[in-house]
Amino acid sequence: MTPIAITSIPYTLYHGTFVHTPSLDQLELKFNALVGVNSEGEIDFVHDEYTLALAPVEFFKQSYPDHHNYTTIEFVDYTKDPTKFIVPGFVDTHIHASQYPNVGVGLGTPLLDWLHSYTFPLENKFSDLDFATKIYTKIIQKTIASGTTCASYFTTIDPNSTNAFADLLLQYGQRGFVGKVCMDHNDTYHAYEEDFASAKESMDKVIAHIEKVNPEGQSLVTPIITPRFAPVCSRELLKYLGELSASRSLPIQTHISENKKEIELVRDLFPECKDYTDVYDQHKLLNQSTILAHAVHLTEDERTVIKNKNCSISHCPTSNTFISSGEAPIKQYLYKDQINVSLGTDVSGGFDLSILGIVKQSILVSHHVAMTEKDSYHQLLLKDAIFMATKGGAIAVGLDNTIGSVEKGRKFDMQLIDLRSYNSNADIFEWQLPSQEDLKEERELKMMNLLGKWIFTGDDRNCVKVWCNGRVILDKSARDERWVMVEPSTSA
Ligand SMILES: O=c1[nH]c(=O)c2nc[nH]c2[nH]1
Ligand SMILES: [Zn+2]
Repeated sequence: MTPIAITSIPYTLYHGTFVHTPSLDQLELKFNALVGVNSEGEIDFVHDEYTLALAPVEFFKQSYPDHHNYTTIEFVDYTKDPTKFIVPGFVDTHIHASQYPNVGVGLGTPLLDWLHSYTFPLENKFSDLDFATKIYTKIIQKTIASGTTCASYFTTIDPNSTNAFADLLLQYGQRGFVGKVCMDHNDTYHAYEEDFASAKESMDKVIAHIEKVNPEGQSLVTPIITPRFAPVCSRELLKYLGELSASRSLPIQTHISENKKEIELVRDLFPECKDYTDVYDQHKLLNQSTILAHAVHLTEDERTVIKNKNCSISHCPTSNTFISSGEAPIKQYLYKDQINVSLGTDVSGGFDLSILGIVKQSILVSHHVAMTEKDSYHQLLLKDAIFMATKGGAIAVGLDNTIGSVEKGRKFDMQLIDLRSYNSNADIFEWQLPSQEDLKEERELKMMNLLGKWIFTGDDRNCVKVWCNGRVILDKSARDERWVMVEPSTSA
C-alpha cells in the first residue's frame, strides 16, 4: 500500500446497493440506488431504485441539467453481484495509534497495572521518529484496510512524532483527529510525563503544524485536545486544555469511568468534585465536541450531565472485555438516556483494529448485559451497532453534516463490501441472495441476513474498496483470485 496523491476526481455515478443508518433506530436498504459524486467528492444526488430505463449518463444529464459542466462522467456498476454493497466508512472514535505493537498483550490485566506494565513503557519510545513512523504507518494502513475512513487518534506526549503521524494521515488520505496526549504528572511511571510548560509548548507546535499541512480549503486532519485521563492531569493542565478548546474551537477526547479502581483514584485525587464527570465539567471540558471513552460505570447523575452537555460516548467493548473493565449498558445510554454513542477499537486495550469487529463485540456484550439484567431490552440490534459505527461516530467527531450516511451533501467516505471477496470467511449460498424478482419484504429480509453474515462471519477481507472524500484510498479488487480446492484423491 503506497501513500495516495491528492488529485482531482471525475464526476462519478455509482449504481448498486447502499446501506446506511441516517438516524438512530433507522436502517435504510437502498437497492439499485444511483449515487452521483462530484469532483469535490461530495454526494450530489441519491436516486433510489434506478431501473436503467435510460443509460445512466443520459439519465443524469436529463434529470440534473444544471449539474453537469463535466467533460468526463464515469459510471461504476455494482449491481451485477448481489453480494456486493456499499456502506459508509467506519468512524473509530477511540484508538491509540502508538499502542499498536501491544495488541493482544496483557489479557485480564486491570487498567492501572496495564498502563504501568505495558502502555507507558511503549509510548515512551516515540521520541524516536523512525520507530514512531514504522508503527504509525502500519496502523493507518490496517485501519483503512478494515474500512475506517475517519478515526480519532491518541498519539503520545511527543509532539514531533505526533506531527509525523498527521503527515502520514494526509499521505494515506484517511480523515483523522490527532490527539497529542497531555499528562503532566504520572506518579506510577515518572519516566513518561511532561511538565505543564512543555505540554503547552507541544500543543502549540502540533496545532501550528496541522494548520500548515492541511490541503487548501480542507480539514482532513484536525487537532483534538487530549487530556489522557484525570489521574495524570493537574488541575492547572485541565483548566488550560478547557480554555484552549474554547479559544481554538477544538474538539476534546479523554477517558472516563473505565475501571472501578480508577474511579476510586479520581475520587481521592479530586475530593472537591462530585464525581468523575464533574472533574471534567469543572474544567470546562464537556461540550458537544467531547468524546468520552469507555464510560462503563456511570451514575445516573453523570449520565444526566453528559446528556445535557451533548457529549458523545465512545463504546469500546473489546477493550472493556480484554482488560476486564466491565460491561457498559449501551442500549440504555442510546435510547433511555439519549446520549450519542459511537464505537472505538481502543487499541491496544482492544486487540481488534477493525470497527466491524467492534460492531460484533458490541452486540455480543449487550447480550451479556441482557442476560445479567434478565431483560432482553438491553440487546443491541444490527441497526444500533451499524449506527454507532457510522453516523453515531460522525456525530461524535462533529462531522454528521459531512460524513456517516448516504445523503446529498455528504462526502463520499464509503466502503465497498464483497461477501465473496478473495479468501472470504463468509459463505453465501445462491438461495440466500436478494434479487429483483423477490417481493419487497423477502428481498429486505435476505439483505438483513447478508448484513448479519457480514457482521458475524466477515472481516477486513470483505472490505474491498475504500473511498475518502470521493477518492479511492484503497483498492483490493485486483486480488480477486479464488481458492482452488485440491480434489480429494480417489487412488487408494
Ligand atoms: O484503555 C485505556 N487506554 C489508555 O491508554 C488509557 N490511559 C488512561 N486510561 C486509559 N484507558
Ligand atoms: Zn483508550
